[in-house]
Amino acid sequence: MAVQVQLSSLWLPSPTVTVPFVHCKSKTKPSTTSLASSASLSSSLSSSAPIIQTVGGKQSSWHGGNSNNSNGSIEAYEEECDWADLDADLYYWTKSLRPVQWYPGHIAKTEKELKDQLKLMDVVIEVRDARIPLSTTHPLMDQWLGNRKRILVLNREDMISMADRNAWATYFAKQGTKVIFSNGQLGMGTMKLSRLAKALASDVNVKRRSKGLLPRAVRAGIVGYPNVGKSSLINRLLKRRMCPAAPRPGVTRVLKWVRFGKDLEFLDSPGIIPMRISDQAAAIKLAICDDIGERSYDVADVAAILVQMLARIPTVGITALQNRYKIDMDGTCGKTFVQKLALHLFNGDTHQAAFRILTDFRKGKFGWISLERPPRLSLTAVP
Ligand SMILES: Nc1nc2c(ncn2[C@@H]2O[C@H](COP(=O)(O)OP(=O)(O)OP(=O)(O)O)[C@@H](O)[C@H]2O)c(=O)[nH]1
Repeated sequence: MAVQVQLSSLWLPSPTVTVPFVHCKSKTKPSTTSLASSASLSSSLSSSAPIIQTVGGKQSSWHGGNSNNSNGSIEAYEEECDWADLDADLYYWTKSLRPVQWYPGHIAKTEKELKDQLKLMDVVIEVRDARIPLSTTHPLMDQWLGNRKRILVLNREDMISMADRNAWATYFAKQGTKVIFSNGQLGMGTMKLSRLAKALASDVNVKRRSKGLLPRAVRAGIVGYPNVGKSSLINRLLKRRMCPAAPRPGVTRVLKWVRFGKDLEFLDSPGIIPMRISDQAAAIKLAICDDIGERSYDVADVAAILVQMLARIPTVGITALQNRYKIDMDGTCGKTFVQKLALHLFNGDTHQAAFRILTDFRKGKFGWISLERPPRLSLTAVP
């Protein structure tokens, strides 16, 4: 894939820096990005924010989450490289970890049923988590849907920045994909969604009338990964709590039809996730965003990786992490940071410390941050 070609030139150890920005366990992994050595890092901490150096001594060119650099400028290009750089590092950080896999019984049970029901749909609404739209793309969805009419919803729009939103809107517009940004908690985007579903499926009743049949309600199936907000969207639209929704994955366990007015019906479905997640970087992002069952991952490992990611995201950075928890991030290892936080606040309980970091991220304590940016369209196949 072209992105790999682009990255391969970056997978070089820094000629000048020896402390890699990687997960602590692995000492041999290559890293695309490294920090100043521990000594220079700690001395720089006392005076100013630490400087993240990228391969070849190039300064980090991140521009922050509020910039909108999808304009083809050098800055935009460099920012894209930084995201690709982080993705590459994430890949190596996750390699040494126990694989994250989650396929509870109710998903296995309802997956087949859902596939059968999808054949009856006039339109399918695929909901993804706006923070990680790529990692919440089911690899078999295209195969299941064929050329069925489809609407893509990026839910949790309140949890990303305007720059993130614009970047994804541009990305999907370039592909001609209809995308709606929504907020399942407050209901934003739901009316637009119902209008679009009806409009896309309007030919159903035209065909029925031409055959002398009575019109029927349009059938819209709502599908997507666990905890992305499918049930909440339906509840908001109906202004009633018709479908179970709660802040944890795997709450919806059975398929359920609900009626919206006289001409639209929704199918709420349990979150569906692949039986085997081959992309472990995606699996870690699912864990960070609470889109996968907590039993499937080690909270301390996931928090450590989140720390390393946040340290690299310019709107957060090392300084914000240090300020929030009042501990130094000496060295560059997320695991050490979690352990220090455990000693500092939780009597050495690493699990609690890790959980605090994850919860803070999920509550937006570091700002609303997307963990993915669109890949370059010309380089990467679109999922
Ligand atoms: N901040 C925010 N929270 C949301 C949004 N949409 C849903 N939520 C919350 O996310 C949690 C999960 O929502 P659900 O509607 O249960 O998600 P689901 O996709 O049906 O989950 P499964 O049952 O696992 O399939 C709930 O606590 C919702 O209140 C949103 O747009 N923004």
